[in-house]
Amino acid sequence: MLAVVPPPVTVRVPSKVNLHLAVGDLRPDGYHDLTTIFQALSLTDEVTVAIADEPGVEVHGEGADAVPTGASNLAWRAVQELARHVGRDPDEPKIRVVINKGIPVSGGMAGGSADAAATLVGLASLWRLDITRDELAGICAKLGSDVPFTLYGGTALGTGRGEKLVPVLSRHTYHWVLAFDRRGLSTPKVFTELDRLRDEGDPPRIGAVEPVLEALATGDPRQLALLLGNDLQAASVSLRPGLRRTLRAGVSAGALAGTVSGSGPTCAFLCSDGESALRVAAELAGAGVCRTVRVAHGPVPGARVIGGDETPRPIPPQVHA
Ligand SMILES: C[C@](O)(CO)[C@H](O)COP(=O)(O)OP(=O)(O)OC[C@H]1O[C@@H](n2ccc(N)nc2=O)[C@H](O)[C@@H]1O
Ligand SMILES: Nc1ncnc2c1ncn2[C@@H]1O[C@H](COP(=O)(O)OP(=O)(O)OP(=O)(O)O)[C@@H](O)[C@H]1O
Repeated sequence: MLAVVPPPVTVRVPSKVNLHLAVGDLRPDGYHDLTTIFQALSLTDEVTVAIADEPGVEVHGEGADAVPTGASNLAWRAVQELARHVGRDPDEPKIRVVINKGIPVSGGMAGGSADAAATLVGLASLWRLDITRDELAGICAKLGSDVPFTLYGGTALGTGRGEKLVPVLSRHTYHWVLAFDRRGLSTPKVFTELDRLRDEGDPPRIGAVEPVLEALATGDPRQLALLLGNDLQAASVSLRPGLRRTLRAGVSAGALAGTVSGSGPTCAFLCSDGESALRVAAELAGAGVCRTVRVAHGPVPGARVIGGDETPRPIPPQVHA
């Protein structure tokens, strides 16, 4: 009798911006305690998982050349971790993962993390696993600090390494402009640079998180704009001084405020509405301060299977500069 092979499953997964990112001191395990507010943005990756005789990872789209396709790809680590969790052989998963990237690589927007979360959701469906989101979140946390948030999406308060999440009431759709830099920044290097800056002097730390939660509850982007803050910004700007110009250019173009997204180097600009975001994006693109400009909105849902009337984005051809 022929075994029926289940059809491939495609998952859409958001990027993130940190509206508030307070970084504590270096812990003995090499991580820093964080108090952060994540917002999931409509700039997404799409990940398709399929049963295949030729297992492995394929990467297409934004920055694909810089992404490993072997065992160090976070999506492949997710395949192995889930296989282990459900008692399958982690070294023989007959799975092919095709990643269609929209999220910039090493951009501070949780791109690799998003692919890992999407892979877990896709495989849970492909393997017809009886597994809850919370159980998947436990596996996400083993893969990286940002992975659990990209599973849940929305707006959330993160503590611990960033993996302990509580949903946050957010009443409004916020409109963003994102400026991608020409090269990425390594997350561990940015944390190390912050430790160095703190050893040398005492760079100012951002304020308390409560006012940001209050601003989110009112839904007024102007109020939120006044409170955007990121302790890692000084470190990313120290490593990439050109970001100062980008941040200034976004505000001059009419954004309410700008911030470095997570560990950078992507700069995220909060705008008053969708039309304003389009105007800011056009002006910023003309300013020559960054590689690519995109508009996005948030909050959006976390990793979810695309089905029915939602067709996957076509895989763009590889373009080599
Ligand atoms: C900067 C943020 O994007 C903010 O959301 C995250 O904190 C980074 O999350 P991530 O990329 O998933 O990071 P992980 O893969 O967990 O860790 C990569 C490295 O970043 C540093 N790291 C990360 C998270 C954290 N709370 N403290 C850290 O010091 C550590 O050097 C760690 O070895
Ligand atoms: N699926 C993946 N997509 C992108 N990068 C990946 C992936 N798997 C492994 N990597 C590697 O992980 C590193 C970080 O890439 P990523 O795009 O996740 O950075 P990031 O968005 O700055 O992360 P974060 O915001 O979570 O700190 C890069 O060196 C990249 O080569």
